[in-house]
Amino acid sequence: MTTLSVSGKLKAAVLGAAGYSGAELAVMLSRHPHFELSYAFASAGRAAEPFSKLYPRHQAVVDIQVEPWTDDRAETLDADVAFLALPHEVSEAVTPLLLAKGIAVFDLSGAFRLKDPALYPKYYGYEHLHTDLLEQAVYSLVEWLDKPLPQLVSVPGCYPTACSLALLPVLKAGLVADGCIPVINATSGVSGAGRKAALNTSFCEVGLNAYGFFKHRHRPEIEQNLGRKVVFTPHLGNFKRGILATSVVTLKAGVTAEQVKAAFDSAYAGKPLVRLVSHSPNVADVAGTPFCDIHWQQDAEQLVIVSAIDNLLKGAAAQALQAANLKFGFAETAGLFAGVPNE
Ligand SMILES: NC(=O)C1=CN([C@@H]2O[C@H](COP(=O)(O)OP(=O)(O)OC[C@H]3O[C@@H](n4cnc5c(N)ncnc54)[C@H](OP(=O)(O)O)[C@@H]3O)[C@@H](O)[C@H]2O)C=CC1
Ligand SMILES: CC(=O)N[C@@H](CCC(=O)OP(=O)(O)O)C(=O)O
Repeated sequence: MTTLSVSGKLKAAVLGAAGYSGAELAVMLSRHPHFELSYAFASAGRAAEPFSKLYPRHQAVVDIQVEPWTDDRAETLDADVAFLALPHEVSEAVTPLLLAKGIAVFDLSGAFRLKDPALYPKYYGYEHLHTDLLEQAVYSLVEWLDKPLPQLVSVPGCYPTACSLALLPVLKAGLVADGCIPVINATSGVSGAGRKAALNTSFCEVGLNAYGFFKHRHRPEIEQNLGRKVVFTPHLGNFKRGILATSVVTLKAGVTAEQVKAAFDSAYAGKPLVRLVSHSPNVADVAGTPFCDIHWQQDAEQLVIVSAIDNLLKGAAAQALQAANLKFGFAETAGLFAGVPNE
């Protein structure tokens, strides 16, 4: 049941609001026409402090108090919707508490993305304890949704968003050769690793390197989306935000340029956040925006598709809010252009 705030808006809580993707949500929600930012939480280890103390560029704009989260807060939370920008295992533990209170949950972590629980120990390093919720959760790659969003919504990962949006049009149109294993190389900016300091993601340490060969947790997520095996190699680059993904497939013999164009055009007609562009996409053009830019080049049976997103926006916060807009019947893009990047 939804209970409107005095302003007539739905009441939203952000858990993990001190982190990069939670902060983006806090900023967008604070200016949203239909949601009100009613609560912002960080970990229990923090003292309460204003959001603008954590992100000074928002002083006098987003001054909500960021409170320490403890699970007993779920009992008294007067919210319609909660956005969880938390570590995976924390999300998994908090979600049932919020669902029990009738709150709609949009989880930005990987806690509910994979349908097969057996993949969690292998790719996430822990045993999933709420397999019933894996079944209930709907994965919200909005442009490809084929069912209504329930109370628990699992927001896609950043790399899977970039390459699934690129590859699904030609796969769904049946243009990709049987047995073809798409090869995906994708580079993320350092904000992809979150705000917490670590030596290997410290800005001065980062150049450009591949990592996570064959075992990255986004591999099974991408395979679940595409319905086939992939070779996925993530890279870390020395820029703050954005993902550039280059996806390569072999097409069926005789597939024409017109067929490929028709597949992309029909997949994304009327989809406001996917831009089919005639130039090679650049992270600089999507950073700070909720867009995914897609471009392709074909040489006979070889097809290279390049896609670019902001990992914190279309890859996380904006995609979560896009799904929430959809669930509650608001315009898909409502409030999505209100964020100011935390540069
Ligand atoms: N960064 C990205 O590009 C993307 C991230 N995601 C996912 O979103 C989630 C958040 O990522 P990101 O924003 O990068 O992470 P950050 O590390 O920047 O932020 C994590 C937030 O979670 C809070 N937190 C940590 N542990 C707890 C706890 N036990 N109880 C309550 N709060 C806690 C932290 O609080 P405190 O600051 O007090 O420690 C912080 O506010 C992750 O699951 C990530 O996988 C999804 C897509 C893209
Ligand atoms: C650069 C970097 O470290 N990126 C992260 C992925 C970003 C993220 O948080 O992943 P989700 O989309 O699954 O939430 C990583 O490779 O683990």
